[in-house]
Amino acid sequence: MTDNGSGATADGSGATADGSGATADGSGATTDDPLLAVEGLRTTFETEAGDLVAVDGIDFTVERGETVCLVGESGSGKTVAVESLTGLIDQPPGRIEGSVRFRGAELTALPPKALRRHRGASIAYVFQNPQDALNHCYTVGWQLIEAIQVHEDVSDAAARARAIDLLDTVGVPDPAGRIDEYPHQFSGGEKQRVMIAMALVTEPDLLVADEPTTALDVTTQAGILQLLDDLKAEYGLGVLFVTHDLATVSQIADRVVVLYAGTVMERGPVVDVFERPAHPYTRALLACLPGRESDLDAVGGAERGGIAGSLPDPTAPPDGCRFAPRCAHAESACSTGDQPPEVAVGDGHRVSCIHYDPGDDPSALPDPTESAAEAERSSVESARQDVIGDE
Ligand SMILES: Nc1ncnc2c1ncn2[C@@H]1O[C@H](COP(=O)(O)OP(=O)(O)OP(=O)(O)O)[C@@H](O)[C@H]1O
Ligand code: NI
Repeated sequence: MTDNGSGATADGSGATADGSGATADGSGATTDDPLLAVEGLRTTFETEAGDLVAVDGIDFTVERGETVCLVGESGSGKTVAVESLTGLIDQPPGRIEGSVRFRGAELTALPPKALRRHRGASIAYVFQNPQDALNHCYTVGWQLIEAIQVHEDVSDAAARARAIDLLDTVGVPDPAGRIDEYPHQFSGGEKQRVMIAMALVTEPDLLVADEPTTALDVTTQAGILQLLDDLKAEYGLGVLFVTHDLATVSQIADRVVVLYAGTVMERGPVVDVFERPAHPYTRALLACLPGRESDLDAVGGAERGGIAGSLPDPTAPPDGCRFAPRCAHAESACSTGDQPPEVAVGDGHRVSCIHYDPGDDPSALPDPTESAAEAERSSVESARQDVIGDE
């Protein structure tokens, strides 16, 4: 939901009187700014084993009316990334560096109290487990009404009407009848709908959902994804959606950011990334999807049920590309220096892999079976040379 995005400028037009780009509230924000812009986000935890870099300098944006999915295996830093956005990580033990701008205003510069207020009003979270977030001792209506009255000064009757309205918005059948029921009288999918209704109380502009459908069966999942999509369209919400499941990504994302070991491997419009995945990690993830098993041979390193090997130790990440130790395409150059800079392989489609130059066709990655055969041939050749040399 949006307040027309007008908060940034005095007249709500997004234009500034003197054309300087400066704004009335001095924040420097304009309506041209993305809803959310994350730059160089780095989150470190001090642990007994040393500094654990959970998120290592990632950038991404979320625009109004679009769904961006952060996807990656368990432990890749998805949750830490979204919790770092709005002060859900305690500092210390965490340390957050980088820039997080919401409608152009820098959130990391705000004192914690102001940050929490911001989070409440404009950014809402939907967590994985509605059980943990709903209180089983109170009716659903009581909890919604309380949330509404914390947010705004309205009568009990008005709050109740709004609560029924919200339950209706999120697709709870017979909301006027169900409002006085307890959470245990709701199914898993309905509870998640109630959680989304709670998130909508503050009329947020950005909805952050961390694996909100993982605990649900496939049909119920599809209903929740459809609801988020409808809310996005109806209210122009930005949605930042965290999942480890590419099938979910294909259903809901406009754009996808592929994370591995706290770094971005690849990003782009969902259709491009699914049809022409560039990074060997993305290819391997996709090849694990049902119906894409035929890709398995071409990928190497991936097998049904997952990618062989495991994530690197986050307190001692490898040099070069974080994925190189598990990558069927890795060469010695992949294991030196830093994570390669991202290069563009399509419109908004970028990959962090030394095998690509800007503008390359994402399908041009050398076939690992071919490069393995090539390596075999050249080692046989050099062995032969050695033998000949000895004669
Ligand atoms: N409070 C913390 N203290 C120390 N390390 C942490 C803390 N929170 C997360 N981590 C570490 O940060 C890394 C990223 O964890 P994160 O929970 O963000 O992964 P994820 O991608 O969300 O995984 P999942 O799919 O399992 O939810 C992991 O190595 C995790 O152990
Ligand atoms: Ni997580």
